[in-house]
Amino acid sequence: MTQLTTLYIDKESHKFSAAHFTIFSATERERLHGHNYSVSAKIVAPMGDNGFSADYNVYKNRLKALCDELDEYMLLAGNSPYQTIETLDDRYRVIFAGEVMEFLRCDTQVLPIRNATVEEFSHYLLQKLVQRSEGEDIRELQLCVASGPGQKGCASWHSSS
Ligand SMILES: Nc1nc2c(c(=O)[nH]1)N=C([C@H](O)[C@H](O)COP(=O)(O)OP(=O)(O)OP(=O)(O)O)CN2
Repeated sequence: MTQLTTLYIDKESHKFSAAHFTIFSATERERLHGHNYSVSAKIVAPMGDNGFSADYNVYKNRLKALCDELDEYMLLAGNSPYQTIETLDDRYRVIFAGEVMEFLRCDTQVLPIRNATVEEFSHYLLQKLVQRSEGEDIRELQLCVASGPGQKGCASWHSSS
């Protein structure tokens, strides 16, 4: 029977600083603010006869790259049911509950997520990690995003094979 093993990666360097606001309803949101988000992952893979499963340096590098891609941006939810985002020359114009906010495009990323929450960030980053791990014999991936100590959201993927 194939022996599976679980690798956990939870490194101090896997973090990104970002601004955001969480939308709670069609009329309520929190104020714009930021966090130092941290990212961790669990990888379940088969163990080979040489007592080795998956090179966790490969996954460390992938997680660091994913963090770097979001670091020092204003993160907007591009699929929110409650806000609209117009693309202007050098700015995004965000309309929420009658309010208008503008952000420089060079400072901002519009992500394919419904809300700027740890749970949506975890699903977004997990899908990218799954894509970048295609073709490798990974049985399960879990990726967690924490907005501060003691609060995080996690997303999981299981191999269909
Ligand atoms: N399910 C979720 N609920 C909330 C989220 C979220 O992402 N998913 N996010 C928020 C707010 O962004 C809020 O900023 C949370 O951060 P906060 O708790 O204020 O952060 P701190 O690091 O300051 O935590 P402290 O406990 O105050 O130290 C709300 N809900």
